[in-house]
Amino acid sequence: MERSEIGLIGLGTMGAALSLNIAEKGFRISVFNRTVSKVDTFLSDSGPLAKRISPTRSLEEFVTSLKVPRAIVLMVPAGDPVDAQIAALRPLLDPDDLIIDAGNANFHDTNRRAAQAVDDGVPYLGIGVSGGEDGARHGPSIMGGGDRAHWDRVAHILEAISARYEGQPCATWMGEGGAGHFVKTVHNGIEYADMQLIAETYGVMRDGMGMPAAACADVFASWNQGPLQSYLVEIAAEVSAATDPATGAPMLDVILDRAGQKGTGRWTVIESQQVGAPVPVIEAAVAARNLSAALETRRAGEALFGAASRRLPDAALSLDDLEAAMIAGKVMCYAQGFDLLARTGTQYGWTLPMPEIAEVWREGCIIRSAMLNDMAGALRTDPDRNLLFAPYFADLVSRHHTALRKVAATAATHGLPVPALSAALGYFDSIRTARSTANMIQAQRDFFGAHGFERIDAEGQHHGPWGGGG
Ligand SMILES: NC(=O)C1=CN([C@@H]2O[C@H](COP(=O)(O)OP(=O)(O)OC[C@H]3O[C@@H](n4cnc5c(N)ncnc54)[C@H](OP(=O)(O)O)[C@@H]3O)[C@@H](O)[C@H]2O)C=CC1
Ligand SMILES: O=C(CO)[C@H](O)[C@H](O)COP(=O)(O)O
Repeated sequence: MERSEIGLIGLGTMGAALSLNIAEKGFRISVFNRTVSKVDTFLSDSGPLAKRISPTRSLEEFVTSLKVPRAIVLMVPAGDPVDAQIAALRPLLDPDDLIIDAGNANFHDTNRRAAQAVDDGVPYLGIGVSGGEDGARHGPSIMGGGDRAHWDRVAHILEAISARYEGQPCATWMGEGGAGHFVKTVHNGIEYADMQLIAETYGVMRDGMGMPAAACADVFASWNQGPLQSYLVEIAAEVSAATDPATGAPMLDVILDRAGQKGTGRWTVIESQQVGAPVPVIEAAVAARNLSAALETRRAGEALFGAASRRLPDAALSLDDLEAAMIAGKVMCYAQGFDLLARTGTQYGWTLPMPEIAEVWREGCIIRSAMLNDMAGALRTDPDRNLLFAPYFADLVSRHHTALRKVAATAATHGLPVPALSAALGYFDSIRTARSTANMIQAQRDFFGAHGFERIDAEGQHHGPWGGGG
């Protein structure tokens, strides 16, 4: 049988879609899955693409079916399954066979695996793939990491299957080791925040303005024609318009308000704390997911304290206010995400390609949006500048922060929780406060720990007249 150019292990949601995409682009692919029966199901569902797919039923058969040097994509859950799969594969491989982890790995794991691969003298790549099932099937955004020469070996396949923005493939090498998975992690952190901002504006419309889901759908659809044009706003309109086949009720109204998560948002926040690059909008989004999961606590809280009125007086807020607040919140969130990317790179010895990151997110991925093209432009002009200070975004925020304040304040007055919008406002107000209140913190640190402080009128470290060390 003809040997395959590439192999893939893990025919779940992403792996199956990615395999079909690879086959559709003209590459012969071998596939294997832990539950072997799924290989046959996958093949029989592959239609005409089956002619380019080699089904295999053991790891040995899988490895033998590949052209050498081999290239093998893993699409299995992050963590132990990846280590176990690598351990099972390596003894069957030749030294120059390439393993590519395309799942949502923690980039620290990828750094470790890449270092181990260097020690063992074997090739290894960690690539972030975004776009969900549809993206994997028809064109995801791909963020590569690992040795550049190993990336170059498979770049022609990854570029062929990736999304395109004005003809340019959305597949880019980000740097050594875990760089690709780190960029994907921050992508997901931003994704959490984007989704939380959308959920909060939905909450203001639903609970504050008494709007039914169908009316929210119309609003999201109209926002998707303007500066907020994005995949997530587009699907917010779609899910708001959907009807539950079982009850005939709006689909959103029958979905439990408890959101799942797999860890990438949390990893983004942890890393931001490690490098001291604050991402408060993303933090608020991760915390909100955690609070969403604490359903029993929230029910007990409502029983104990009573529900807030939440309903806004007529004309307290307009839909234009909400749209403007979302625009400001979104800029703040992306400014934080890109700032984290810029600052973390140096920590790990990467020179992350800032404009290219924005470019690779313009198509295929979950956070794709019109604004990312402007972000790419701003980062191309100055990759190190916080996006808030880029003229285009400074102007956007200048025109919209009043609405952000109005929405956050009005929501607070009426007990509507908007933690991400509020975090965006707090970030904005902090960024534009030249003299903050950290002088109080420094005074207290010096009081109880003799940590010293700088003065506004003299160089060096100083102590206060309180004795210190108490
Ligand atoms: N779903 C999404 O939108 C996206 C997911 N990802 C990432 O892609 C990866 C795969 O996700 P997804 O396709 O959604 O997951 P699924 O749960 O749909 O599929 C998981 C696949 O991994 C296999 N698998 C599970 N555990 C093991 C193991 N211990 N050893 C070997 N194989 C195993 C499963 O095999 P079996 O059939 O035997 O259970 C199955 O083929 C994850 O890292 C995920 O975070 C990335 C981007 C988007
Ligand atoms: O990577 C993705 C999208 O970009 C995956 O869908 C991921 O599972 C989303 O994260 P979470 O499950 O934590 O919401």
